[in-house]
Amino acid sequence: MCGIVGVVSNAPVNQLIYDALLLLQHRGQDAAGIVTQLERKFFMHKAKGMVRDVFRTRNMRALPGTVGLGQVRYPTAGNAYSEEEAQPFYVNAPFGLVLVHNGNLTNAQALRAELFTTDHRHINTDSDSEVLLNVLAHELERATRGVPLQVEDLFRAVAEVHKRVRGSYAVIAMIAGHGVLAFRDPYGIRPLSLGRGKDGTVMVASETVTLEGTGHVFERHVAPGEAVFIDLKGQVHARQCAENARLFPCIFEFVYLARPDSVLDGISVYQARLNLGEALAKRVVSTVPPNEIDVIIPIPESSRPSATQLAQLLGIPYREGFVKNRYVGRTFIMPGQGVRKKSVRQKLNVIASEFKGRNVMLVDDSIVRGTTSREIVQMARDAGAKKVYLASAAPPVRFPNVYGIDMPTATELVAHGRTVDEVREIIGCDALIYQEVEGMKRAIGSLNPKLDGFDASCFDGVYVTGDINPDDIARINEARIGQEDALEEDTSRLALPNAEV
Ligand SMILES: O=P(O)(O)OC[C@H]1O[C@H](OP(=O)(O)OP(=O)(O)O)[C@H](O)[C@@H]1O
Ligand SMILES: NC(=O)CC[C@H](N)C(=O)O
Ligand SMILES: [Mg+2]
Repeated sequence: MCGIVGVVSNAPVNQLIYDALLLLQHRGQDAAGIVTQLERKFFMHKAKGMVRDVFRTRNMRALPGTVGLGQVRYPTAGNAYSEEEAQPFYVNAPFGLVLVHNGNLTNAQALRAELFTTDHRHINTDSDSEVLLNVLAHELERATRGVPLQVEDLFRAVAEVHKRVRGSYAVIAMIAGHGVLAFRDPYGIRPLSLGRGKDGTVMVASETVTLEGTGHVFERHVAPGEAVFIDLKGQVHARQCAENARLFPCIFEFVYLARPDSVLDGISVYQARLNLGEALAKRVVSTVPPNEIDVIIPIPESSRPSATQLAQLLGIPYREGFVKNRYVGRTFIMPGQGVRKKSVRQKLNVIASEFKGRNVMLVDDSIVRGTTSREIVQMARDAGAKKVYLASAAPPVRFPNVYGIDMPTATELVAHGRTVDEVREIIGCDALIYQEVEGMKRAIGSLNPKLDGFDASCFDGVYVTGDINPDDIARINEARIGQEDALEEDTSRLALPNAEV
């Protein structure tokens, strides 16, 4: 998952965008970038690494201007290694355009070919976001050729982007000399919200925590298929640009990706996780008698709200049995299985007294590859636990994700093609309790009846854009498997993404 932000202000925006990116760091740890604009000139700095490592004082000083964009990247297409694939991306025509993207295109390969043969545009990286930028540039060129830019032209261009581009995309683009354009795909798979500061600054960002944390008041979510243009005076123009827009946000945002203090599409992520804990309690009761559980222990960080609620409903003590090293990032969004595995041990350590001689129930938000669960179950046993039960606030992850979560191959998913008992055996716990798919959808969906549904493809195998076939998945898989292999070979990339600092 990437985090994106765009700002139009009357004051310099470099520090503001930096602060916003720090509030989005949980969405991408691999690369970061900022672009600002002063008198039609763009100033950009982007590199691999976490926000604090990428931007030094000298880089910040070289980002003047009162309008700008930023991005933190978690690669889901192209090359996780490539510095060039850090965002923002730039093209010089029409006007001068820069773009940041959160999501994943499912027809990037076909578009890349089409851009070259028909639109005569060259894409120089493997990134799908560069493809997206060039489609937008081409459509904007067609809408405005030879005449000054009108807001209507922007909306027409976005409508054409919706027709050509498949997959998930929350986008913020800056058009030199004009302003900032933000839009979401017609299913609203990836989140985007808009807020305003007291001084008239307008901010668009992936999560509401970014607005609040930088002193802006949340105004509204950008609707699926909608485009919002903020001109240089801070005036907001909006238009529904998709023919059949419907709201199907990614359910994994609520399970794991987003911060709990954010509200996405009218749903508090924290409340969603509490509700998941409540639904999980019913599942636990039917599997392990509560009087056989001495203590409930969350796997920090993301499972805490669900675990608290579970413990309260079952009337079992909630204890912190694992301490998290706050200097290790999120392991799931690290590229490469070797790095992820090593990082779990570096990240979590036990408080042995909470385990010794007890029947413990560990709670995690989700079990994907099983990397975390296998390690922590063993750690609990090593610390002297009598029985180790594991509960997951999400259902088994059985299907690849093609919309911007890095789980491209079914075979890497511990629950793919396995029964719950087979998974339990692999993880090594005494009982394994999963949430049910419908229970999960009800628990979160009940918080906003206006939703049309969810993209829950990694849980139910239903791809909301309707155009995903096994060939697409196989093709995406192939590209990503090559990547993972390359990462495994590189032993220099150890657990701490910013270790060299
Ligand atoms: O089954 P796996 O492949 O191990 O993936 C699932 C785990 O990864 C995530 O934790 P992560 O460390 O990324 O972040 P967190 O600190 O927010 O929980 C998630 O919360 C699970 O703990
Ligand atoms: N997680 C994301 O949103 C990734 C954006 C884009 N697909 C990339 O890989 O850079
Ligand atoms: Mg976790």
